[in-house]
Amino acid sequence: MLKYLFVTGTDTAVGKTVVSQALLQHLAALNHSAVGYKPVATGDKLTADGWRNQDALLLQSLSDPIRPYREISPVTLPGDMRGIYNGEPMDFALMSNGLHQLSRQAQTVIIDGHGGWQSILPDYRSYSEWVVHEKLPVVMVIGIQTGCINHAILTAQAIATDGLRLVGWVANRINPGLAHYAEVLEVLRKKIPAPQIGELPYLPRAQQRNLAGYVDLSAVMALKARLTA
Ligand SMILES: Nc1ncnc2c1ncn2[C@@H]1O[C@H](COP(=O)(O)OP(=O)(O)OP(=O)(O)O)[C@@H](O)[C@H]1O
Ligand SMILES: C[C@H](N)[C@H](N)CCCCCC(=O)O
Ligand SMILES: [Mg+2]
Repeated sequence: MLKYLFVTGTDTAVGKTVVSQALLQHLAALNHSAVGYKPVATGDKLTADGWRNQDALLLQSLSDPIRPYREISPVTLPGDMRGIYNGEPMDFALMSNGLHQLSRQAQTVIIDGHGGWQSILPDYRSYSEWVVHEKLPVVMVIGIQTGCINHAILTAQAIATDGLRLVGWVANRINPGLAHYAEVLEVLRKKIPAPQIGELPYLPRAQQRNLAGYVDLSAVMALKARLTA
């Protein structure tokens, strides 16, 4: 059973949350209960109930079962990121307790990352240190743009160096004007040591409602079944 998937990306704004949405919708289409989790978020909307992060609100709306916001997003940083690198200890136990609590509510937890693999948290630790602590399987989102091959290979190498398993990657066409898109995908298929489990075309916001068909976790589930057999 696929209990957890951590979604990292080649950078911030490459489509981690869009792909997390696709994964949640794909699992829902398989009648598989799945919840989204954003352990670290930047507050980008102040509401009467406090700061909210758009990613976390989206993940909450796509979760089955629906869980309270505080369970979906336990740690919120300042939205403009000013002053976040202040040495304040990050509560990895809180992040982990939240993960384990959600795993009791649904078959799968899709964990939406923050920035890229080596993004630094307020206490100067890498976010990846928590992912390593939880030994999470990783999906990498590659925002297809000039320079992404380097970022993708470096991210895959860092995940391997950290002793974690990259179970798949998703090509996300964030730059519709990239002339050599097909060639970049061909190179990535040769160089990234994990199966491609999805491909998203450039989609205007209005077409980003149901993304289930753009990802396929069957290869990941088959791998998981082999590993736990
Ligand atoms: N395939 C796509 N087609 C069109 N727009 C896209 C696509 N993928 C992502 N976007 C847009 O790019 C922006 C960044 O996407 P998203 O928020 O998923 O990135 P992210 O990696 O989660 O960013 P962050 O690091 O801030 O969490 C969003 O406005 C999203 O709608
Ligand atoms: C606020 C922004 N939109 C993202 N949600 C967070 C980006 C974290 C980047 C951290 C880093 O610079 O490595
Ligand atoms: Mg996001």
